Amino acid sequence: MKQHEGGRQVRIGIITGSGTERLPGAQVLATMTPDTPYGPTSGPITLAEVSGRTVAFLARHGAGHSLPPQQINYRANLWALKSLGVEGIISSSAVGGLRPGYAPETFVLTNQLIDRSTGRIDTYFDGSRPTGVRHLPASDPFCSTLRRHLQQALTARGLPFQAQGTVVVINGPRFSTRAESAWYVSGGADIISMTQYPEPVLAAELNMGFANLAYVTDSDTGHDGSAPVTAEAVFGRLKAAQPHILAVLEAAVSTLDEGYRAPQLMDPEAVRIIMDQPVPGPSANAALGFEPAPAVSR
Ligand SMILES: CSC[C@H]1O[C@H](OP(=O)(O)O)[C@H](O)[C@@H]1O
Ligand SMILES: Nc1ncnc2[nH]cnc12
Repeated sequence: MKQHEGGRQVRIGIITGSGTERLPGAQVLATMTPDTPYGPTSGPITLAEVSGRTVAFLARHGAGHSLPPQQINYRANLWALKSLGVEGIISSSAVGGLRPGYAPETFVLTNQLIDRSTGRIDTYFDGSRPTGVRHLPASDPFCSTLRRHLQQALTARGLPFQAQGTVVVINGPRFSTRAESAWYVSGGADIISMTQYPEPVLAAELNMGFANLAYVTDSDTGHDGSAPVTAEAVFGRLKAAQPHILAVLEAAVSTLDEGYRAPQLMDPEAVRIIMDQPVPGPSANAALGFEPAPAVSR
C-alpha cells in the first residue's frame, strides 16, 4: 500500500465534473501534478482530508473548465490516481435526462453505459507493453459497493434519486439532435453524458472500483416539453446543486470502511506492468503534443 503525507494511505479518489473544481469542506494536504506515461492529467491532483479519510481529488475538465469532454486525457487521469494508491473512485457528472423518472434535479446512480463516443483511447492494453492480449470483462462497469455508499448518502439527505440508470455517452462537445436523442431512448438509455466513458473501463483495467453520481441538469432535446438543453442551463442547475453534490460525495467517503476492496477484473500482473512503466517527464509530454503541467505547489 502506498503512503503519502506522513504515512497516510490514499485509497479513495474523487473525480468531479462540470461546476465542481474544489472540495470546500476538505483540508488540503498537498497539491501535485504527477507525470504519467500517457502525458499530463487534466490538472493538479489534490490530496485532502475528507471526513477523516485521505482522498486524491481531480477536476476532470481542469482549471476553469478548460478541457472539453473529448480532449480529456482519461488514461493519464486514471493512471495517476492508481499510482497514488487509489483503489476506489467516486465521480460526479452532469447529465441530461431522457425519460420520465429522470427529470432535472434528480440524482442517478449510474449502473450501465452505452458508449457512443468516438476516437477516445479507452484501453491501457493497446499492445505497446508486454502484458499479453487482455480483454476486460465489462458487463458491470460500475462498482456496486461504491454505489451503495452513494445511495446511503442520498437517502440520508432525502434527495430524489434513481438507484439505477443507463447512460449513453456521446462525444460532444455538441449536444444531440432530436433524432439522436429519440434513438438513444429506443436503445435503452435513461440519461446522457459526454464524460462517463472511458473513465469506468479504464479504472476497471487497473483494478480500481468506480462509481458515478450523476445529476440531471436538463431534459436534453426537451422530451418533456422543456426548452432544449444549453450549456448555460446546465451550469445554472449545477450551481444550485453543488452543495448537495459535495455533501453526498463527502458522506460516501466517510462511510467507506478501510476494508473496501475493488473488483479485481484484470490480471494483477498485467496491471503491474502498466503501472511500472517509466514516466517520460515534461519534455516527452511536450513532444507528444501535450501542454506542460502546471507547477507543483504545497
Ligand atoms: C456544460 S454541459 C456539457 C458538459 O457537462 C458535463 O460534464 P461532466 O460530466 O464533467 O459534469 C457533460 O458531460 C459535458 O462534458
Ligand atoms: N443533455 C446533455 N447531453 C450530453 N451531456 C450532458 N451533460 C449535461 N446535459 C447533457
